[in-house]
Amino acid sequence: MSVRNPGMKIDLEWVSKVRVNTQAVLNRAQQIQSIKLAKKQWQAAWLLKAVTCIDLTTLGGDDTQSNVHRLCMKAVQPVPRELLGSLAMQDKGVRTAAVCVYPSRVADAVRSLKAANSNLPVASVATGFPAGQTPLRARLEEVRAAVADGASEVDIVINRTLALTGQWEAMYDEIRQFREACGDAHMKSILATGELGTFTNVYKASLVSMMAGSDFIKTSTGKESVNATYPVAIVMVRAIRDYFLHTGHKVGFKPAGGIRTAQESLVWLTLMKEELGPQWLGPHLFRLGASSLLADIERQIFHYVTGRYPALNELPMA
Ligand SMILES: O=C[C@H](O)COP(=O)(O)O
Repeated sequence: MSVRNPGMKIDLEWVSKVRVNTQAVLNRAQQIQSIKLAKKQWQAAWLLKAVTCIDLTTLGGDDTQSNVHRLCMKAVQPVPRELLGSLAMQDKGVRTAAVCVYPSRVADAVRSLKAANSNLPVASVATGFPAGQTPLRARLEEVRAAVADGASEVDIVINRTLALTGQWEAMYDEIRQFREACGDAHMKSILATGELGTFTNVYKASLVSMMAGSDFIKTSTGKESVNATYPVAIVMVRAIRDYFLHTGHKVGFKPAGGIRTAQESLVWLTLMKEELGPQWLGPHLFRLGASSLLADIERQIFHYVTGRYPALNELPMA
């Protein structure tokens, strides 16, 4: 991960001045989607880059020690060695950026990765994920417990009630407390943009989260009815750019929720490159939060290497 964002004192004047031009955002999102995507070996290289940016996620009520173990093994070796060998990438340490689980499953993930001799980061969602509607003391305790169990990244959810009622200072204070509870663990703030109503709220929530010291801002929990979208991403990455120009601190971006296809991962990488530049194109500043994206990326890499799509039994861990 990148150097941490220390945050800054809340600047309410900056927050109150925010206006977002909806039509300009929609146009830019369209434009990004119409950019020609890389083909052949360049596409394979971009897909491997996308793999290294995935927070491989399981967030189910039915998660157990064994499916978390399988997730961890997949994260450590996300693409079969033979396929990597055909791309001369077998020794390049291709792995996902992190695994992402519920707080109660952090210890399982840490144990599995340790047994596999891997230092892959474990990210935990926290603070009453996904709704965030639990008392503040419980949300803080959850962060501390996840970190004590070995999470080195914590994906907190912001308080949408405070955002929707314009209580930006109160939201800032909560996020600062979450950051303190994280200690050395890096903090990603989930805005749940599908519940924020307007692009202006999305921009303001992005800004306040960064002012409060978020290391990443993340679109969604994956549980809202609308999750990661390109227009919302344009608003968030522009806030990241403005914050960087104002403070010199680079904050990462994590789209999450509903990202399922290799093609979409290429569009997300294109968006990052076009809007924030190549510096933001690695796992230190870009993550894709996804539970099932990897399977399609693997299929496409298999197709590139062999010229055909795999039968179900050929990628059994996908
Ligand atoms: O943070 C990650 C998301 O919860 C994953 O959402 P997904 O299951 O739609 O890929």
